[in-house]
Order: sequence, then structure tokens, then C-alpha cells
Amino acid sequence: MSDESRPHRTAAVIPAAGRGVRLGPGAPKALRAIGGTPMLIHAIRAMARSRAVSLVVVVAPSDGAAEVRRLVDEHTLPDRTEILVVPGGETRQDSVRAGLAALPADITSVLIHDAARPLVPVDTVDSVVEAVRDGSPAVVPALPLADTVKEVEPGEPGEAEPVVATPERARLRAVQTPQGFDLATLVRAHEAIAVNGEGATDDAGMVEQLGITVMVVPGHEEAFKVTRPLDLVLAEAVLARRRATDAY
Ligand SMILES: Nc1ccn([C@@H]2O[C@H](COP(=O)(O)OP(=O)(O)OP(=O)(O)O)[C@@H](O)[C@H]2O)c(=O)n1
Ligand SMILES: C[C@](O)(CO)[C@H](O)COP(=O)(O)O
Repeated sequence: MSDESRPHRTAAVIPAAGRGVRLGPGAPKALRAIGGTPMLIHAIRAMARSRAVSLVVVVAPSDGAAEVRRLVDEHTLPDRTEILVVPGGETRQDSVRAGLAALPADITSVLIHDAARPLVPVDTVDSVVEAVRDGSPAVVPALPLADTVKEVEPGEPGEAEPVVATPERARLRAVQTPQGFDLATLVRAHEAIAVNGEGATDDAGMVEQLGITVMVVPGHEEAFKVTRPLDLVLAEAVLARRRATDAY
């Protein structure tokens, strides 16, 4: 069957194996609660809310897959969404690769979504899926920047650093997840990175290294990444507002 005639089936891979060092001491970040529910469960629900997503692969801390499986089974999630749990790796890249390896053969496209972005709205998920299904091999949601950005010559933490350049802000975007891909393209990008050993801080960056154009669609303010303690305060506030205004 040619690629064009293959029916679409989209899965989401949720890397959730990070420690959350920048968030401070405590449980692994994905298991920390927002509004009484673990961040990971919010992230799974955010993917499952899209009618296009029928499978979610959760990549758990390498020593915590059984605990994450139990947690998933304890929470209410849509019946139509199959959920697999696999152990992750040392880096985000390793964890995403473990998730990709667990996908069944009938998957044609994949979303990679940080567990650390628990509140992404379904419209953002759907617009990424739609752009991939319309033929873009790699799609990222992103927002224009509010701050001016400087490129510096990095120094020791806490020390002054000389500015090297000021990129034109109007051309810059802050990239979020879910990032959507034609599955074969993303697998090829991960294989190439594994061979070259070159780093990339997101999956789309790996696809760019293959010389493939990545497309940007509008992101959403509420798809922010919970990285530092203040982000948890914001996440609690966003969730409380949603619960007060709709049947979230
Ligand atoms: N070895 C790793 C490292 C990160 N991640 C996941 O990648 C996402 C984005 O990473 P980040 O926000 O940096 O999470 P942490 O690595 O946990 O954070 P920190 O760098 O502060 O430790 C998170 O959902 C995290 O769980 C992962 O699956 N496997
Ligand atoms: C993938 C990502 O969320 C896009 O902005 C980001 O690059 C992850 O970075 P992190 O340092 O692993 O959180």
C-alpha cells in the first residue's frame, strides 16, 4: 500500500521520564499534582481529548513504569483511547525513541507531547494533527516572543556575559508541544541523530537537521511548560479558572 493510500492513524507519545530538577525536590515532575491530579494524567487527557488520537504511549521514569501504569489505571480516561506505558531513558531524546519503538505498525503520524505541558487546549492539538494530515511532515505550535532575546557568549552561572547578537524578534517563535510528525520522518530523524550524536532540544530540530522544512502553527499561552516553581502556581490558577468556567 502506498503512503498516500494508507489510512491515517495518529498516536501521541508523552515523554514523562524527567526528574524535574528545575522544579525542585519532590516526586518526578510528571507525577506532581495540579488541582489534585498528577500532571501526567492532565497531559494524557489533553491528548485523548482529540478525536484524532486513538493511542497514547506514556514514557515513564525507567524505574517507575509499574507505578505509572497503576496511576493511569486509577484515573478515568476515554475508553476509545488505548494507553501503553514504557520505560524511558537518560535524556528526552532517549525517552522519545523508547516511545516511538512501542508504536504499532499501523500508526502513520505521531504527536510528541511533554508531560510538562499538561494544559494544552484540544484546539492546539487538533491544528497540529490537521497540518500533518494535510501533508506537512513536521509541525510545531509556537508563539511570538514578548521579550527581546540576546545571544551571548555563555560564562559561569551568575557571572556577566557579553552580548554577541540581538536576533530580530519578529522572526522568532517560542516552540511548544505537541509537535506532530509523519512517523517515518521522525523515526529517520532520530536514527540520524543517534548516529551523528548531535543534540537537539526538541524533535522538530532533529527533522530540520535532515533538511526537511518544519511548519509552525499558532500555539497557545496555556500550553506553557511547567519548568520552575512559579509555573506550578500559574498551572493551578489556569486549572481553577477552567474548572470554574467550564465542565473541565
Ligand atoms: N530523560 C528524560 C528527560 C525528560 N523527559 C521529559 O521531557 C519533557 C520535557 O523535559 P523537561 O521539562 O526538561 O523535564 P525535566 O527533564 O524533568 O526537567 P529538568 O530539566 O528541570 O530536570 C518532560 O515531560 C520530561 O518528563 C523524559 O521523558 N526523559
Ligand atoms: C520540546 C520543548 O518543550 C519545546 O519547547 C523543549 O525544547 C523541551 O526542553 P527541556 O529543556 O527538555 O524542557
